Amino acid sequence: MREAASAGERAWLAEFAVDDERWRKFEVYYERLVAWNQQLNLTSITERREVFIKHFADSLAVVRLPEWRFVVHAPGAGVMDVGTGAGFPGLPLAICHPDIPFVLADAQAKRLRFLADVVAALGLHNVRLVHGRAEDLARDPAMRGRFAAVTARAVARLNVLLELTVPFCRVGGFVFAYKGPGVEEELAEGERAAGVLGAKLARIVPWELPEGMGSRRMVVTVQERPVPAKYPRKAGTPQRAPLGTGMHA
Ligand SMILES: C[S@@+](CC[C@H](N)C(=O)[O-])C[C@H]1O[C@@H](n2cnc3c(N)ncnc32)[C@H](O)[C@@H]1O
Repeated sequence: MREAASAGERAWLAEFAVDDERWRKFEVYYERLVAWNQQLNLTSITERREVFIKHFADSLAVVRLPEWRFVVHAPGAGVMDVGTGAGFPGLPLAICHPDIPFVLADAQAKRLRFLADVVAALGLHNVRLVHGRAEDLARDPAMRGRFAAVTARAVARLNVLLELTVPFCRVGGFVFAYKGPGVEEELAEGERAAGVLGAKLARIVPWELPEGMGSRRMVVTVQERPVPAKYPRKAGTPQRAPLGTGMHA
């Protein structure tokens, strides 16, 4: 393992108050990601600076939002990360919030094998890994309507994504969808989908990654009412007949 990060490197995550212990955890996460990536196709981003900025700093961006404070302070709060892949954004957030329970869910077992290795190496006790499709997992009473926040990055178009995420959210909780500038074009359908699901698009927050590595948008959705029992529809239907497009029954 590298001994000490330079001040320049520490600046990548500085605004998230990452102390020495957490920095070491990010170092281990990075090393395992690159090592496992030789066997599994986890990410196309492997250069150290890019991983720290485009994966780690990007994942932590939600911490800046006032809505996240609600998550941190909600009693018995928990966070569900849908389609976590190699752990983004859920695992960087779990490293920085050891007191909040996180569930990282993905449909691909191989990604969860990687995550199990990293979680053990980091000694994290606040992370549970769940294998399955969101459409099925959201039917489990232990997960449906339970979480103070649901996160997702690069999983689906906004209207589809909302059907995969909103059912995990408790009333009054938030869905944080990590998106790029192109999301503007998804908003009208997303707004209609949110309405069907008892949720509302609250706001879109733009931000810039450090070192000019790109523009991002966070779509913040608030859960206003319980999700109607018929959602999510069975696995595959949200993608085939997306809400908000006139294609769904
Ligand atoms: C492009 S990857 C993004 C991974 C990670 N969130 C990131 O930003 O790097 C999309 C991930 O979502 C998962 N996924 C897609 N649809 C899903 C569903 N319906 N239920 C659970 N996981 C799903 C895939 O298996 C894949 O790991």
